[in-house]
Amino acid sequence: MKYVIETQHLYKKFGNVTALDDINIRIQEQEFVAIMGASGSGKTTLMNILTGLDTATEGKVILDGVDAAQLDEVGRQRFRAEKIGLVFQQFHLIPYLTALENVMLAQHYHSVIDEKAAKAVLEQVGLAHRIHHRPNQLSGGEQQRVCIARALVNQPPVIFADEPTGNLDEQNEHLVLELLKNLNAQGRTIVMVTHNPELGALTDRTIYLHHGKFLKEECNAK
Ligand SMILES: Nc1ncnc2c1ncn2[C@@H]1O[C@H](COP(=O)(O)OP(=O)(O)OP(=O)(O)O)[C@@H](O)[C@H]1O
Repeated sequence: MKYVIETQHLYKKFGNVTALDDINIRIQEQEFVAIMGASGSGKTTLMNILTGLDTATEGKVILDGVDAAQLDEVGRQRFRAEKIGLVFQQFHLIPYLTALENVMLAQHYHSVIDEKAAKAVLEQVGLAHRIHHRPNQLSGGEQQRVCIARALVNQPPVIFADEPTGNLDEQNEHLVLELLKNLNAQGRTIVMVTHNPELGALTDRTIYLHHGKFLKEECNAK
């Protein structure tokens, strides 16, 4: 069995708050996993450590067989850029760039720009007709789809999404989830934080956190 993400005795402390308390999880290649739990249970903290946006107080994260903490800063950034795509609740699009330019900016930071490939991912998320629009000319659902295109454009094997539908209405929520499911069906591993049990149930497996601890996990019916 190949695990693409593995945590070993992960702890995160903020002063005297233990946000993560001995988390040991394994996520298989091509799995779609939801992380759920009450507010303050440690979901975002876990996501931030898995993606390298924050560091653990103790313990390890092994991503695709590699403990990125052992790499130097440049190696770590390169490794993450190759392996991970990120989607957030807040879209974090550059307001004065078009959808296409926002996606091409991610290519620029990664390696070289390739307009054809950027257009292809925007097409993949159903936005072929909106590529020259700026974020304020797009609906919330469309903006989140640009973010997914941006996360996808460098072809990372793993996508992390923290409350990706938190700012969307129900219709767009389902659209974005369908899109993530399609990407998963095409072979990507997806880890998604959500508050919504209905969305969680559409993934392969739900991991529940409670006060920073692993509470339980459930395999979801197909
Ligand atoms: N930078 C920080 N400094 C101090 N405490 C923090 C910090 N970030 C998170 N915490 C604390 O760690 C705990 C876990 O927070 P976290 O944001 O991971 O929870 P969450 O499950 O994502 O919550 P929500 O669903 O409300 O986003 C909380 O008690 C929170 O107050």
